[in-house]
Parts: sequence; C-alpha cells; structure tokens
Amino acid sequence: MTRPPASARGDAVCPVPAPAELAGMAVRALREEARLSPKPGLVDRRGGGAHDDMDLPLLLASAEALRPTFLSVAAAARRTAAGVGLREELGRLGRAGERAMLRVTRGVNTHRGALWALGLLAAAACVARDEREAAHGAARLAALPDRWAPAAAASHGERARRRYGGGGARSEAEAAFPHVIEIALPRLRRARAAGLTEDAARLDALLELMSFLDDTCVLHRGGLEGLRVVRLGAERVLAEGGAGTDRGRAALMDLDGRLRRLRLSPGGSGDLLAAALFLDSVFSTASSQPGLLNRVFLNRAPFTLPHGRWSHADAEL
Ligand SMILES: CC(C)(COP(=O)(O)OP(=O)(O)OC[C@H]1O[C@@H](n2cnc3c(N)ncnc32)[C@H](O[C@H]2O[C@H](COP(=O)(O)OP(=O)(O)OP(=O)(O)O)[C@@H](O)[C@H]2O)[C@@H]1O)[C@@H](O)C(=O)NCCC(=O)NCCS
Ligand SMILES: Nc1ncnc2[nH]cnc12
Repeated sequence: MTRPPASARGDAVCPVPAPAELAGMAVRALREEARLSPKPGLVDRRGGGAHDDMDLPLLLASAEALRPTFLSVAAAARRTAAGVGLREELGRLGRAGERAMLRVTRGVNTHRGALWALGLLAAAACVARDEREAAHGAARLAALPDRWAPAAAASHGERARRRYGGGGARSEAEAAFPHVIEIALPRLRRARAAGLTEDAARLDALLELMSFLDDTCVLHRGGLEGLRVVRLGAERVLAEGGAGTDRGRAALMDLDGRLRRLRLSPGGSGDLLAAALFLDSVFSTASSQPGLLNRVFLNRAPFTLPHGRWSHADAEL
C-alpha cells in the first residue's frame, strides 16, 4: 500500500492519509495479520490455534467491527491537539470500540490489545512524519491521564503483571512501541530485502516478536514456563533459518504443535505484528533502515525470567 504524496490528495496541511484511509489501513493490517499462515498458536487460515473460542471468520468480523472506531479516533486526532482532552476522547472511543468488538464476537477478546495499539498509533500518525514520530506521539498519548478510565480492571494482563511483574500492552505503548519499531519492522524489511516472500517475511517478524515479548496473554495461560517455551521456540525457528527455509518451517510446525498442546497463544505478538503492518503501510517510504536488530536496546528478559540460564533443551515441556 503506497501512500500518495500530500499534493496528490489535495491535502497541504496534514501529509498523512485522511481518517477513512487510516481506518482502512488499520482494518487491513488486522485482517492481514489474521490471515497470515501458519502462525504458531494463533488463529489463522487453518483454524483457531491455541484458542477454542476463535477462528478466522471471527477475527475478520472483529477487525471490521473496529473500523468506525479507528475512523472516529483518526478524526478526533485531526481536529484536536494532543493533550488530556484528546486522551480522554480516545479512551471513550476505545472503550466503546471494545464493546462493539465484544458484541460481534459474543464476548471473546479478539482484538483488545490491537485496538489499543492501533488506536493510539492511528491518532498519532495524523501529525507524524514517520513511524518513529508516530510511536513517540502514541507514547505521549498513552501516558496522559484519563479521568474516565475505570479503576484497576481485573484484566488478564493486570493479573499477569501482578503475579509475574514485567510489562504489557500499556508499557509497550508508553515506551513508544519498541518491539514494533526496533524488532518487527527491521526484521520485516531485512527479510524482504533478502528476497523472502511477503508471507515468510511477516512470519519471521512475528517470530522475532515472540522471541522478545513479555506477552501477558502467554503469561496468563502458561506462566513464566509458558513464556519461556514461546520465546525459545520462536528463537529456534529463526536459528534454523526462519519461515522461508525447509528446516525453519519444520521447526515452526513443531512449535505450533507444542503451543496448541499447551494452549499457549502469543496474542500480544499477533497484535504488535498488526501494528507493524499498519505503520509499514502508512509510512511506506519510512526513514527507518532495515538495520541490525538492536538486541541491547531491548533487554530480552527484563524482569523475573532467568534468561541467562535458559537453553533450548530447557524449553521442552
Ligand atoms: C491498556 C489496555 C490494552 C488494557 O490492558 P490490560 O493489560 O490491562 O488488559 P488485557 O485485557 O489483558 O489486554 C491487553 C492485551 O494486549 C495484548 N498484549 C499482551 N501482552 C502485550 C505486550 N507485551 N505488548 C503489547 N500487547 C500485549 C494481548 O492481546 C492479545 O491477547 C488477546 C487474548 O487475551 P486474553 O483476554 O487474555 O484472552 P484469552 O487468553 O484467550 O482468554 P481465555 O480464553 O483464557 O479466557 C488476544 O486476542 C490478543 O489481542 C492482551 O490481551 C487497554 O485495553 C485499555 O486500557 N483500553 C482503554 C481504552 C483506551 O484508552 N483506548 C485508547 C486507544 S483507542
Ligand atoms: N491471530 C490471532 N490469534 C489469536 N489472537 C490474536 N490477537 C491478535 N491476533 C491474533
């Protein structure tokens, strides 16, 4: 999806897509992430992965149900300067969007994390020149107070954070989406530059995310041991050559089987892959280089995980 220059759209003020176009890009990113196959443990064309309450049609319907929310979010960000007023409006729109999603999915949390990430990024993209600026704008919005946010929701993410520490969807946003900017997008672009198919490049970006992320969806379902299985399993697929090679593909299918058996879903990584696809489509002439992965910038084991002592053999459950 190439972004036409501002002049071609007759828009000299805001050199980014109009709200309807941004909303379309957000929905498309969600749909493309959902369809991408085979994803370890996640819903894809083959079925529900580690989920017994989701499938591809549900994810596609959920993505479509969020279109009006993305549209309202982008429109609000266009007419309102970034500040507490906009943050509170985004909170109101985001909560209404969650309700719309839950109505369509009959109560299944398909895209709560994705709505949070893409909603903030869509709002920030309205005044950003590139993906890094958008991520920083989103971080500033995420950190602002929202008077109307319900106090301490007992979400799965909140429970996982209380039990294990570490980050989650909120910290990822407040830190300017480091896993999207420093991990997923560089991997995606390096893989494309190396001649991989688009699907293999996207799968490798997902695996890279899985190997780094403190995914509260995984922690909620499998604790620290589950997180270790996901991270080391993804790392192993990449070490075998990634999704574009026979050995990497075999390791990926092996990991998929293990995650299904253990009911481990890397849903946070799925959300962040969608966020990367969104930014990639909005800022397709991005300045960010397909450079080396910044493994120092992102500490792979930022909290209680004894990363230094792990080995691939340990990951067998
Ligand atoms: C800030 C909010 C996102 C709320 O966050 P919180 O952590 O309190 O709430 P959760 O409901 O747990 O949702 C967070 C979702 O974010 C994804 N995620 C997890 N880890 C990370 C991470 N490190 N970085 C980024 N994103 C992450 C993850 O989403 C996936 O998991 C979904 C399924 O999860 P779960 O509900 O646990 O479902 P199951 O395991 O399937 O349940 P059972 O079957 O076992 O019952 C999956 O679909 C993925 O989407 C987390 O779930 C935010 O919601 C908020 O505060 N919103 C307010 C509105 C607002 O201000 N909006 C502004 C922008 S519009
Ligand atoms: N493909 C997917 N399967 C399950 N949960 C998800 N959350 C975001 N994408 C997902």
